[in-house]
Amino acid sequence: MSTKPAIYAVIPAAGIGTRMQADRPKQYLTLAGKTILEHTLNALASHAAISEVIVALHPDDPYFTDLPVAGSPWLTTVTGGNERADSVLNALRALSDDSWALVHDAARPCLDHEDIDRLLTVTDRDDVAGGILATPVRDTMKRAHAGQATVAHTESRDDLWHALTPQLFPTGLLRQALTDGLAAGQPITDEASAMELAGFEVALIDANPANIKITRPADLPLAAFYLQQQT
Ligand SMILES: Nc1ccn([C@@H]2O[C@H](COP(=O)(O)OP(=O)(O)OP(=O)(O)O)[C@@H](O)[C@H]2O)c(=O)n1
Ligand SMILES: C[C@](O)(CO)[C@H](O)COP(=O)(O)O
Repeated sequence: MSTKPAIYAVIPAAGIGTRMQADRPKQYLTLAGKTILEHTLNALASHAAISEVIVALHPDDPYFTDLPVAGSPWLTTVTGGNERADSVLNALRALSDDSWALVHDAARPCLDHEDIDRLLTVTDRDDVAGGILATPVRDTMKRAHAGQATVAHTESRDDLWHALTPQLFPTGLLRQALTDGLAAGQPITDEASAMELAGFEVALIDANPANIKITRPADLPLAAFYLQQQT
């Protein structure tokens, strides 16, 4: 009888939230009674398939240890890096090769269990190495003239998707792909970018658009609304 490999949640939470322009990194802003990071941790830790959660924190983070969740037995912290990909790689170094890493932005607190369930189906597929949550592009897409706010042309939106997180891959493959991609100086803005560069097939799993990334102040009331809908 074969046993299922362990699934570890990896949360890059070492960003400083430049675009949010708040008095602290956005993952420590409070929404619906909890910090954004606590909502994210709860969404992952409460899922039965996830064994443990690894959080990458900024080296000078003064906030995390004050959270009630700090010190939980299912939680490990590591030090993050200069870019998101460096933070993820530091967390992956704490995991065994034969596990799966489910990487999810701290800044996406509105994740629901149905989406995690749909993503986990990729572990049973032979046609892909892993997969990501994503939403099909809905608006008309414009390509601007380089560095300008004028339209060069309209791009076809056929087969265009927004990449969300979580993104789920075998830990050993993802660690190697990120290491190689970073060493080659490639832009690695998500885990799938590294896996694509390494030649792997990645599944797109149609996701709930409520799983927004909180980036700018205008995203906060929308995320608060989605969190209230979940309760
Ligand atoms: N060196 C970094 C940079 C980002 N992140 C994390 O990656 C996720 C997505 O990044 P983003 O939304 O860009 O967050 P920030 O980098 O904090 O925001 P900004 O780009 O506006 O500074 C966030 O959970 C952020 O904490 C990280 O762990 N390590
Ligand atoms: C990983 C990601 O959430 C996919 O949409 C996104 O790329 C991370 O945000 P960033 O602003 O690119 O760091």
